[in-house]
Amino acid sequence: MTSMKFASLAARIERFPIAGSFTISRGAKTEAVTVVAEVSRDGLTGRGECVPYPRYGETPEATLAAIQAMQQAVADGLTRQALQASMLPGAARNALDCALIDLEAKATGLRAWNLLDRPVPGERTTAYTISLGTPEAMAAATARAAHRPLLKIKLGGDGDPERIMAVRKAASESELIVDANEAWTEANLAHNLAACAAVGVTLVEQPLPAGQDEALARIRRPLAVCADESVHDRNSLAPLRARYDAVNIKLDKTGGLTEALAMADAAQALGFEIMIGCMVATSLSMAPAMLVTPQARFVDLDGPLLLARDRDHALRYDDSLVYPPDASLWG
Ligand SMILES: CC(C)C[C@H](N)C(=O)N[C@H](CCOc1cc(O)cc2c1C(=O)N[C@@H]2C)C(=O)O
Ligand SMILES: [Mg+2]
Repeated sequence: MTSMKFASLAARIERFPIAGSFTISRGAKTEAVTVVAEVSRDGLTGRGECVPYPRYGETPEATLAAIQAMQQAVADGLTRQALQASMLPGAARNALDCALIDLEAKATGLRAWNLLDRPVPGERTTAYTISLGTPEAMAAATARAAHRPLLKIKLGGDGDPERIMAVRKAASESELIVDANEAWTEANLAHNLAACAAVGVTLVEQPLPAGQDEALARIRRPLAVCADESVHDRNSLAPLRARYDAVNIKLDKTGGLTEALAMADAAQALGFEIMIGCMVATSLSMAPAMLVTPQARFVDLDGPLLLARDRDHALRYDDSLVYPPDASLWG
């Protein structure tokens, strides 16, 4: 284990405009609000980025303060292993965990996947997200993206069967996955699932609100159902096995790449399919998530594709193909 003595920590909020806007069942966004942690030692700096999620009570200011509160611990030599027990899972620990891995990679001259003894990631097809809107608006946005092999369609409750039919007409060749972001109810669950199955949707993400999703264990699921808001880290996996076929792993939920990789191993052992997901964020958030892609059936790392501008040394995207990061970005 590399000693972290005499390290320093800096953190700040950084905002990136979204090209247009992005809408899900909980509302619309026009910018990505990220918090960046930088750990420096011996002239080297490791960086990590996170996105605080109001759904879990996180704000940019509180996340920044939580990272800054670790300053003394970092100066005293906090290791990545010790970090896991020092902070709760969530966005703040994610930024710090990824910054410590980036610094360790720079200090050892190893790429992050070699450092962590994981498979070398290759290029993968990412989902491309279609914002929630009227069936007509979603069909128009889908038509513009119909050349992409995998589309993630945001749904929102009333009128979802009409939305998904309109989308399918606009993209007959693409694989479709949908994300209801907790907007369905027990009353419309069977009808909405049937509408998705009828047009060949492969997977539905988080149809029911977290904590109110027991009905998923009682019905015959006509297509794969994936937990997002219901699942956080390894501890939340086992009770979900009867309700879900897949889990969406996001580093902002797990509190970093260290737990995300452990969670991916545990999820596979329990028989879940894996989606590696993201928030609206820059390439610096996507780069560590690329280490989970070798285990993932679905890669949902399109955050930067929705931004008006990304960071320097951004990940390479060729349409929907996303490539592993260059060391100049991360790891
Ligand atoms: C660019 C997409 C959003 C990335 C991904 N394909 C995706 O669908 N992720 C969503 C996460 C939704 O992101 C939200 C939701 C929200 O209510 C508030 C925010 C964000 C976000 O990224 N920033 C703000 C805080 C998913 O899988 O559910
Ligand atoms: Mg989701």
